[in-house]
Amino acid sequence: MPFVQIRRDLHKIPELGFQEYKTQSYLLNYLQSLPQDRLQIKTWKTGIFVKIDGLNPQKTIGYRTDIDGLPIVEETNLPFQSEHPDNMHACGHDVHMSIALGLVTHFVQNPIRDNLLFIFQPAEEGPGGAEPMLKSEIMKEWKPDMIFALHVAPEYPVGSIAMKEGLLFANTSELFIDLKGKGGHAAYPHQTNDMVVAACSLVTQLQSIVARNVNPLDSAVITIGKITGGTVQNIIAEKARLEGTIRTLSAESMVKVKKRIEAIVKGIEVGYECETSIDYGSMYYQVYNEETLTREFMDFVSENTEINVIECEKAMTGEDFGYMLKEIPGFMLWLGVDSEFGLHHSKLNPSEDAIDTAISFISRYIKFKGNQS
Ligand SMILES: CC(=O)N[C@@H](CCC[C@H](N)C(=O)O)C(=O)O
Repeated sequence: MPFVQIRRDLHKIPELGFQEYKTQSYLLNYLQSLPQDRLQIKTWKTGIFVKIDGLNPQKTIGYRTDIDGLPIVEETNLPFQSEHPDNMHACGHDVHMSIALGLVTHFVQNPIRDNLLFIFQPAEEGPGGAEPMLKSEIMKEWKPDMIFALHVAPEYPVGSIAMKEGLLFANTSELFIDLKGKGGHAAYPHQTNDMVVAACSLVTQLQSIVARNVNPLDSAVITIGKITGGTVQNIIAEKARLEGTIRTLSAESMVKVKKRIEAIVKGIEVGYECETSIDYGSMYYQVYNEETLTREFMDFVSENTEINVIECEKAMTGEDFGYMLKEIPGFMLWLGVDSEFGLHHSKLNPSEDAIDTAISFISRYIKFKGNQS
């Protein structure tokens, strides 16, 4: 099972967005070991575009995988655990890459009528590689007529996929808030403006936005994933920083949520006599599955493979693949990998059986689609 071994090799070397140097080099070594007669390989930053020339091309089918890891300390105790102590492939991009390499290998050996474009995209977890890759000269030259991608889904069993037509994933925006007050001695709070207290109050107030300002029939999430502040236990903190993410199903709610965040932060500024600043970091466009291609894919997989096709709900996950789907018709699907621990968990352990399963049913679909007029 070479693609399982490939997944394990990649699992050992998770790298953060736009730092995927070892990953890129591993992928290139593998791609260069394949027969080169129909293969064109171009690097873009730490990503790679791979084109397989069709026999008599009428169109180009695109397939995208992400390649970055997350800043999580792995706790799986697997024999192929991450060798980068602070990073982990905790979102399954190692599985995504090995499936993509399996597909490239298959179609290098079994070319079809149409061209195929495989995109190995950096920085999906942030700050976002899809949008700049889409705008690159290589993409302009090799732009596919349709595109699709998958994401591992720990909650579904191997042998199943889940997807839906239309909106699948939310609009996202990162959120960074800095607070600066007056530090001082822990025993003299009246002479200071304590930014730990301000930050705690702010986190609590932010939660009221989803509860009180967003239409209950719409959906939004504000998650603060990290708080830093202060220096030592007996000094009142001069600075604090909140790092989080906003998710909304509609673009209008994103605007509204941001307005409310700004108002609440202003209130903190006045109430705690401090300076504040807000930075929204990177934003991802929603993932919207084009209806006709999605339905055709779901029907093809149900009728021609053993895969169980589940019609799922939309999720508040973000994916910068949404930018590609904004420009190019296509879809994204969840691939069942059956892990007790979920995405972004230090014990995520996707079943490797999903790798060959995915290579098999996706290559069948690409063969069908790549011979269709
Ligand atoms: C599939 C997945 O888990 N994607 C990430 C994307 C994060 C984008 C950005 N860094 C943010 O946090 O807004 C997710 O957390 O959904």
